[in-house]
Parts: sequence; C-alpha cells; structure tokens
Amino acid sequence: MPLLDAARHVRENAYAPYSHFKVGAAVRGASGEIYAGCNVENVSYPEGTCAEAGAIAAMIAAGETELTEVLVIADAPHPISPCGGCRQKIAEFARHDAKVTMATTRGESVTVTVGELLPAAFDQSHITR
Ligand SMILES: O=c1ccn([C@H]2C[C@H](O)[C@@H](CO)O2)c(=O)[nH]1
Ligand SMILES: [Zn+2]
Repeated sequence: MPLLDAARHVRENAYAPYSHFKVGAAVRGASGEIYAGCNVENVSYPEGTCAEAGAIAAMIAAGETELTEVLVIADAPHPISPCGGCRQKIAEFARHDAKVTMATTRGESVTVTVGELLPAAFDQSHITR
C-alpha cells in the first residue's frame, strides 16, 4: 500500500519534541503521484504545522492541485482524525467523495470521505457573487 508506506516512512522524520506525538500523512495527487508530510512543531507552539499541511504543500509545490486520497497515521490508541484546520485544507483540493484514511501504527484504520469529515464546508461557491 504505497500511501500507507509513504505516511509511515515520513512519520519517522516528524519533528515533535513538545508533544512527542509524531504524525505522518500522504496524499495521492490526481496524477497518481504520492506526496508526504509530517508534523513540524515549534517552540512557539501555535507555529507548529500538521502532517497533512506538509503533504498538501508538497503536492502544490510539485504543481498538482487535486488530491484523490489522504492517509494519516500516528501511534495512537485509535485512529487519529485530522484537525479542523486540516479538514478545510484537504477540502480545498479534494472532491467530497475523496477518501481519507485514518490509521494507527498498530494496524487499525478507518476510512471516511472528505464530505463526512467536513460537512457543510465553506467553499468557493460562498465567495462567488
Ligand atoms: O491530524 C493531525 C493531528 C495532530 N497533528 C499534530 C499536531 C501536533 O504537532 C501534534 C499533537 O497535536 O500532532 C497532526 O499533524 N495531524
Ligand atoms: Zn491539522
């Protein structure tokens, strides 16, 4: 499973000296290419960034603007769920039916859609006059 492998692998590079909670994320661009990111914390705590944000930034930097799948993984008692800000970031680049898999390093996973994660999202239709 390439998405899972990419997320597991990048998670090892997570910089999480404050929370000690390492997260890895991988997104599949519409081209099929996979982009990975990890959380990057900061001594100024609010400046830390989530793994999902890193993966999306890598996709955009590579010139892709649509993602078809997301996977996020952490060592947690049950699958972690992207934070509210990351849900909005994912929704910017995904269809409502794109799949988001939340996994643990212990082998548990849950898959939902972007629409289920962020129902009634604020989107571009709201700013179109
Ligand atoms: O979906 C998530 C949830 C949390 N974190 C990070 C933020 C912070 O560095 C650490 C603890 O919240 O985990 C992510 O990267 N992705
Ligand atoms: Zn987040």
